[in-house]
Amino acid sequence: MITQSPTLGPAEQTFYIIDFDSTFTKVEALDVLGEISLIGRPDRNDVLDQIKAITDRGMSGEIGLADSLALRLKLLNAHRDHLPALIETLMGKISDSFQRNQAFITENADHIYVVSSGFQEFIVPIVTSLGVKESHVFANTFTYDETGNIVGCDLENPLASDGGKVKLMRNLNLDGDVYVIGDGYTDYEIREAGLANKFYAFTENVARIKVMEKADHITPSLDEFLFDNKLSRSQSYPKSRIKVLLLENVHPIAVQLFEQEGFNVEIHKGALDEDELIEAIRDVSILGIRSKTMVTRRVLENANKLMTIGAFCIGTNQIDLSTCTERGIAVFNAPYSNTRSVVELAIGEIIMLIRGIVPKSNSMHRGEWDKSAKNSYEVRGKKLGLVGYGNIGTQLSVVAEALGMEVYFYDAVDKLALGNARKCKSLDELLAIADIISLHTDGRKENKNLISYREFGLMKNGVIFLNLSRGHIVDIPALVDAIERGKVIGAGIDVFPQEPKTNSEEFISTLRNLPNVILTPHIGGSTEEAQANIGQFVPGKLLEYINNGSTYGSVNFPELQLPLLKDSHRLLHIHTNVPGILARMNNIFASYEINIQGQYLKTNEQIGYVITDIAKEYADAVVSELRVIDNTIKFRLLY
Ligand SMILES: NC(=O)c1ccc[n+]([C@@H]2O[C@H](COP(=O)([O-])OP(=O)(O)OC[C@H]3O[C@@H](n4cnc5c(N)ncnc54)[C@H](O)[C@@H]3O)[C@@H](O)[C@H]2O)c1
Ligand SMILES: O=C(O)CC[C@@H](O)C(=O)O
Repeated sequence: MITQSPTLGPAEQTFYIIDFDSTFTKVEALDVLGEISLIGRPDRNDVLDQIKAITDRGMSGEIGLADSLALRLKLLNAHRDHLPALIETLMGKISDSFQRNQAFITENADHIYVVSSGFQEFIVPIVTSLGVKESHVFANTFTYDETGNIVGCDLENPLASDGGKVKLMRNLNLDGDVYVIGDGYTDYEIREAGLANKFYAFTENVARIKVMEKADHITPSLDEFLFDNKLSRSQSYPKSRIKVLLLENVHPIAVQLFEQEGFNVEIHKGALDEDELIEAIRDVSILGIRSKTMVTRRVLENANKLMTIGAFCIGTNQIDLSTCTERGIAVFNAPYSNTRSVVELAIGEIIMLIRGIVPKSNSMHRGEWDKSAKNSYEVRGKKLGLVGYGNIGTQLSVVAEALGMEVYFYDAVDKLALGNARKCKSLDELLAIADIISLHTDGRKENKNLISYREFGLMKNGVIFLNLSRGHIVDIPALVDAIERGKVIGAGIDVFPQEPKTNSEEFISTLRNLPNVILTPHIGGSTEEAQANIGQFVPGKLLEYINNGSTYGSVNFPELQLPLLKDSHRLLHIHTNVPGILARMNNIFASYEINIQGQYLKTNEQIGYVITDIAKEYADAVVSELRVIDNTIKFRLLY
């Protein structure tokens, strides 16, 4: 059997009746007209609020349409000259799912009608820009006085009266199935009058409970409507059905990016503990976290729909990467979006600590004036020892040299020394040389207590010590002991083995109240700039993976940067890395005489990832056979 291509047209004689305000566009056009026409009026905001309230009462069926129109037109005080600006604004406010599905509109133009109680003057240019026929637009028209002021609407038009959409639909007398898509009560009235087979309450822009209660279906986007009716659409699976869970207060840009694409997004300010996460993750496909949410094997075993995880930070030690890979879940992070922020904080703290600024500032707050140079030094000429010479270590190396410091580093792997930095052969060598030690290793398990009693013992007396990497890398009792003995005379600690889950939990630590110790709540990477960068970067990676299959930049998947999908279907197959899978896939393609338009394979130790682009028409059985190849972990189809 040949797959019914989603680009085929609708069943014959099915008509789609689409509302304009808050459905075809994201806004109510008369509200926008008010924002334009009332510019300069001192009572503008009050009047706009009144207009909005009238709109809402009308849309939820509390007042009749004729009254609602008359009241709003009076308050608007609008003129013909305001219309070009209104049209320009509305052009930028077409609902995202309508923009995405222009192909559906153009392919079905003979069957699509826009029926609105709004006005032809602004509706026609907007809807025809996406392919609706002008002759299929039914709406009111303004009336003007001799100087061009909008004074009312043509009362002969059935749409100007209560029950107007019903009257119009009776006049249209469409012969076939009729589906109505809209956000307002007047759209439901068409169905109530028996003039439509189904009413879809459209909630992408506004969700009106009274209307939703009456609907045959609630459609959070046009994609959902098209999917439900097996119509030509831009998304193989409606994104409104794909749940995104974003934890730990990720930047609002990220939320916006997912919402714009039509995903069903849920956000939480704090982290969730293991049991809470297990509960929350069951129907989640995309998870976004920062450093505090532990994504354990137990969590992953309960995450049957999970396709990808975004760490909105650098560290990924909070995620069980190996289990993710085993279960075909691609993980992405933001490897350098907050690097500079950490470096700047480290530099600032080194200067504060070596000058003893914190105790001096605290004394001043108690009214004590202690002007002295004792134990206060310049950083110039001091030896800075960096443990871990990755993105942050190297960037700090460059900035510290610019301040005249001598930089030494030790990294577990051989690294190119930047500028005049000197490489140490061992951690012990570095610890013995440095006046200031700053940790910048990653958080792998083996690094637990990398710095403990023995290591503090190797350091110079009076060393300055910083940890802005991961809490478990330092043995805290050993650090407290070193501070109390004066081995460490200043410390800057940003990360802790146990950190509060939310801002309302108390921070409990033996590091509290020690002298010349700067404690910060894991904010090395928390600057507006870094968070905004991360908020853009990580969703970009997750969306590329979901929309296109690309894994470039993934921390656990074989990396593939794929071309955009054009005129073909893309089959994405993730399998355990055992010999012969590609051959088996290609045997299936060959047996169904499928023309492969592109094929990409990459493996790592655990898994293989094969992407095959094929022509749009093929037997359903191909997909079923690919799904059941032995060792398949996940399979999905994109078009
Ligand atoms: N405080 C914060 O808010 C904040 C912000 C960003 C990053 N971080 C943390 O900072 C650390 C460094 O980040 P990055 O982007 O530079 O990471 P990176 O992966 O670029 O660099 C880490 C380096 O540490 C080295 N390394 C690992 N274990 C080592 C060991 N035992 N001895 C010596 N070298 C070792 C690695 O070889 C690598 O070169 C990470 O732990 C990250 O999670 C913290
Ligand atoms: O913002 C966070 O929660 C973590 C920041 C930092 O530790 C990182 O790994 O990037």
